[in-house]
Amino acid sequence: MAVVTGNSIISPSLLTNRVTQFGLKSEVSGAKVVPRRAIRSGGKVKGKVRVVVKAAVQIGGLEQVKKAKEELGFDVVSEGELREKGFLGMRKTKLVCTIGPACCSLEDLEKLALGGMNVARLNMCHNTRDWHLDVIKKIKKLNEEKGFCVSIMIDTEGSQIQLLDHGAPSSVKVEEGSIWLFTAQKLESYPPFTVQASYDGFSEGIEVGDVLVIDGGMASFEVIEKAGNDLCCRCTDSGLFLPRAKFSFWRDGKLVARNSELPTLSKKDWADIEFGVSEGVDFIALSFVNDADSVRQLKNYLYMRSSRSTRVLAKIESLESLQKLEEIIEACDGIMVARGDLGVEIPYEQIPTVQEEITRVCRELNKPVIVASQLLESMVEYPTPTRAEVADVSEAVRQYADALMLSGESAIGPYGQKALSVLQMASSRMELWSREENRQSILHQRPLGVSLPDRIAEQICNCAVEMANNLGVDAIFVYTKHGQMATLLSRNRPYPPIFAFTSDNGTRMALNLQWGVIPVLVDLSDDEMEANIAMTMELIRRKGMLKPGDVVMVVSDLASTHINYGAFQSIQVKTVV
Ligand SMILES: Nc1ncnc2c1ncn2[C@@H]1O[C@H](COP(=O)(O)OP(=O)(O)OP(=O)(O)O)[C@@H](O)[C@H]1O
Ligand SMILES: CC(=O)C(=O)O
Ligand SMILES: [K+]
Ligand SMILES: [Mg+2]
Repeated sequence: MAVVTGNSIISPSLLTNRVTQFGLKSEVSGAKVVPRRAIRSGGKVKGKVRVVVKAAVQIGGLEQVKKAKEELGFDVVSEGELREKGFLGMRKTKLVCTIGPACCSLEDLEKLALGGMNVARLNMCHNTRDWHLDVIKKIKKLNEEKGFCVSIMIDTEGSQIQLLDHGAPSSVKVEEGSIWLFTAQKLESYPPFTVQASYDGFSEGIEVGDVLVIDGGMASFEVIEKAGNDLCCRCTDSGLFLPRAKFSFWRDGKLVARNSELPTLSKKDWADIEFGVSEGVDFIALSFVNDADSVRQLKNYLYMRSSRSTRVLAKIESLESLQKLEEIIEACDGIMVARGDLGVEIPYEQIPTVQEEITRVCRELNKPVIVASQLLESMVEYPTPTRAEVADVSEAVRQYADALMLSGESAIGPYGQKALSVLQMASSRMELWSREENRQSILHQRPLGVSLPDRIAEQICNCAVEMANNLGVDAIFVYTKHGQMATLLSRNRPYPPIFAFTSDNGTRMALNLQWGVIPVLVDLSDDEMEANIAMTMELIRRKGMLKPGDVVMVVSDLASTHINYGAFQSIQVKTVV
C-alpha cells in the first residue's frame, strides 16, 4: 500500500474513477471535502470543490497491474538509469548518433539504444532511401518491442557548392608550389593535379588572387588564372585533399560568401522530406539554412500535410545563417551547431565563441540545441578519445547544450558504442560539477512570453525550478500536451530531472532532445489534473521508482474544466509516504 499526500483540488468521485480506470483498486480515505459554491444536482457534486486528498491506493490483481504498467510509456533506459543512479544521477544532456554502415544492424542499434542514444540521425547525403527505410523500421521495432524511446532524425543533403573530388578513394598529398586545376567538367578519369567541383557555378565571382582553402585549413591555394569556369591555382600551404573535401574562397582575409546562390531545399531534399514524413520521422534537420524563410516554408508544408508533430531543426553551418541567427532560431524547433561545415566558413579559432553564443541564444529563446561534429573524431580510428576531445565535449555540456552528436564515430567507426559511452561519462561528470558549483544560479533568463498566459507559464516554470533547487526535491513532474511547460522548465536547467507526462506521442518524441527531460507517454485526462497526478505517481511508484520520503514537485497547466478554473496552473510539492 502506498499513500500519496498533498494539498489538491479534486472531486473524490473522479479520483476514484480515474484510479479505477487505470486498473487499480482504490480507496480514498480521509478526504476532507469542503464544497465551495458547489452546486448539488441529482445527488452529484458539480462545480468547485476543494479537497485535501489523502489517497490510499491498493494494488489490484496481477492482470490489472500488468495493464497499468502498459499504460505508462516509460522507456527502459531511463528506468534502468533511475534504478541504478537515483533521480539526481540521471543524465541530462541528450545524445544523438549518426547511423551508418558500422551500426545499422538490429543488434548494433539496440546496443546504441541501451548505451543512451536518444535520437538516431540519418544523413540523406549518404546511402539509398531503401537503406534509410530499413534503419527506420529497425528503430521503430526496437521502440515497440523492447521499450526504447529513440527518436528519428533525417538530415537533408542541402545544396553545397563546396565539394571536391580528386578521383582517389583516400587522401591525396598536395605539395607547396604545385599547380592544380579546379574544374566542374565531368571527367571520365582524373589527370594528375586535377580536382572536380560538384557545382558548375563554383567559380562564379571568384577573382585571380583569391585564396582557396580546403577543409578549413587542410591546404591552401592562390587562384593564379581563370579560364572559363575553371580555376588554375598554386598551392601556398601544403597539406591533404580528403575525399569529399570542402572548400571556401577568401579575399582580403574575409570569406567570399556564396551559399545564398543555391536553394536550401533542392528537389532531392523535398523528396527526402516526403519520404521522412511518410515514414513518421520525428525531426527533419535542414542543412545549409541561410535564413528563416526555408524553415517557415518547410513548417508550412508540414502543417498543410498535417504532420505537425514532425519538428524542424535548422543547421547553422554557413556565414549567412550566423548573420540571421535569431530569426532562424525563432522560426525553427531546434538548432544544430554543425561545426564540420561551419569550420570551413569561419576561421576555426572562432568556433568556440560562436558555439557558446548559439547555445546561449537557443536556451534564451527556448529552443533545443545540438552541438555536432568532430566531438570524438579520433575515435573513428582509435578506441580511446584524445584528452582534448573530452575537454571539448565537457565544454559543450558546461555551456548547457541540450544534446551532443556523434558523426563518423558511430556511422563508420568500429568503436561507436565506446564513443557513446565516452559522451555519457563525460556529460554526467560535467553535469555533477555544474551542480556542485551551483552554476545554474548564474543562468540569465530573458523574458520570452508576450501574452499573459504565456508570461504566467514562463514565470511558473522559472519559480518552480528555483523552488525545486532550493528544496532539493528529487524530481519534477510536469503534465503537458505540446511540451511547452516541459521546455520552459528545462530552459532553467534544474538539478532534479523533469518527468514530462504527455498523451501525445509526437510531443514525447520531440522532448527526447530536450535537456533534462524524460518524456513519458500516458493517457491523461483533459479535465482532471489531480487524477492525472495521482495516477502517474502511483504508476511510477508501482514500478519501484518512487520510494517513501521522495519529494516530487508537480507543475501543471492543463485545463481543469471540471472545476471551472479554466487553464489551471499550479506548483505542488508532494512527499511520498
Ligand atoms: N548512411 C550512411 N551510409 C554510408 N556512410 C555514411 C552514412 N552516414 C554517414 N556516413 C559516413 O560517415 C561520415 C560522417 O557522417 P556525417 O553525416 O556526420 O558527415 P558529413 O557527411 O560530413 O555530414 P554533412 O554532409 O551533413 O555535413 C560521412 O563522411 C560518411 O562517410
Ligand atoms: C553535421 C554537419 O552537417 C556538419 O557539421 O557540417
Ligand atoms: K546532411
Ligand atoms: Mg554539414
